[in-house]
Amino acid sequence: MVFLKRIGGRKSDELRKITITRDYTKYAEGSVLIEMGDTKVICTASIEDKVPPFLKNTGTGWITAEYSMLPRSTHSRKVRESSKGKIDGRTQEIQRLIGRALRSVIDLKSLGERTIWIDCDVIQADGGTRTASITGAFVAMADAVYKLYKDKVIKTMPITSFVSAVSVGIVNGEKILDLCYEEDSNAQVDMNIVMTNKGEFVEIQGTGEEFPFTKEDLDCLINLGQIGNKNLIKAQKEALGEISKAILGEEIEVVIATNNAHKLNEMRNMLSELNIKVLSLNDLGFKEIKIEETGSTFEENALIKAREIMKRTGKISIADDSGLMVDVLGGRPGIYSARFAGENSTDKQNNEKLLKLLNGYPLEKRGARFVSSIAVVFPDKQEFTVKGTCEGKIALSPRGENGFGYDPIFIVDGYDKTFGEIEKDVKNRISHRAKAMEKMKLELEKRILL
Ligand SMILES: O=c1nc[nH]c2c1ncn2[C@H]1C[C@H](O)[C@@H](COP(=O)(O)OP(=O)(O)OP(=O)(O)O)O1
Ligand SMILES: [Mg+2]
Repeated sequence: MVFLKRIGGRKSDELRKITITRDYTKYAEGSVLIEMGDTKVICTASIEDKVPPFLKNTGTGWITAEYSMLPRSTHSRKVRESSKGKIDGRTQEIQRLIGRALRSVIDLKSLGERTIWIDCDVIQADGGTRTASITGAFVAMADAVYKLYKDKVIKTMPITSFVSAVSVGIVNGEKILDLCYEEDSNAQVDMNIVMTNKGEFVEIQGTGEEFPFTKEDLDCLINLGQIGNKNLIKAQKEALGEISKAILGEEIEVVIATNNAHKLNEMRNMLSELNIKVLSLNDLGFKEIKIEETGSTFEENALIKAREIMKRTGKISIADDSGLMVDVLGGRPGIYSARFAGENSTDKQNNEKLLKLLNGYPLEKRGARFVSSIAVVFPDKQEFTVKGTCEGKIALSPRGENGFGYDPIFIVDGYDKTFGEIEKDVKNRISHRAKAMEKMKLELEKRILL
């Protein structure tokens, strides 16, 4: 057997470099550029609110695909099919294959009476354009369908599995994965394998171009196809990030990284209208996790807490670091608010210490603000922080039973009441934490399309 060195020095079971860029163009509901080595395909998914005649009034949706190659996607210019006035057999076959592959992983009933148009346009061809089209089109379709779900146009996510496709073949007697053009044109056996994330097969197209092949050859090629598709689906999941869970109908979970039950309640409350599952450390079996707040700002401390909890739970982690800044104390107690009267001090001790320090100051000199920094850390280590503040004054003595911490001695601007006296729903609309959480939700939405 002649062992050929593969182009680019790839191993026989190695894919080319995969790049999946979402939101590649601006108008389509789903738009993806997929690059498999030098093969580049733009895949878009467009939603139309009608179905072909044979599905009218059935409540069932449809997915259809078109495929084409740009004139200079190939070595020499290929005449546009539109100029020829008809599409050739190869194009016909490929677009049907793409349509079948995508329809196999979607429940058309829950899609409702609408059509998803998939357009795959090859801008550069170096082998495997139909398989790259399927892999890219799935991501575009997932984005488009998720938008319908997010906009509450459909009630459930209709996608049942991921689907991807890869070519395998026998070249110079060697079985290889993901053939580039040159390998493909020398192949004795050429096969396209379409699979789901559950390891099921959707389609296998295989031809002994020059020689017949054996059952052993076939098994070996299928194994290569499994390896390839597994890695392609991994790339699709990475490209889709957190929304890949929602696409599969799995709930997005976040954990609130705090030991403070009051904070937890407030944050749960503020997240309640989002379509996510909010977990506490307790829910995950963690009791009193001690995390040293060694940062010198609220942001740093919030990040320290969120990073640590993400590391331990593997889930999207949200932490708040907050405190009270009093003007005449130069911003103290600030990040030391929880330990103002010493390590493990109680809220009551902290309040007493603060009132003592402000003894003799009239109300107009007791200006203060609450600050909350919220950090979010994702399993892929992406992270961000946001901040909210709430202006007020320190009361002359504690008032009210609501809330926690410094609430009984904080008179919030615009009200004659302390946070201890104010209704919890009002505090949760106007507080520092409420403001930070509003910003946080906007950022979160950008990343996980809630
Ligand atoms: O809305 C509030 N109403 C009253 N007091 C508040 C508020 N927000 C923060 N605070 C005070 C409480 C604590 O003295 C310090 C936060 O310290 P901070 O380290 O962020 O929280 P923590 O130790 O209670 O819980 P954890 O770190 O586990 O999230 O600021
Ligand atoms: Mg703390």
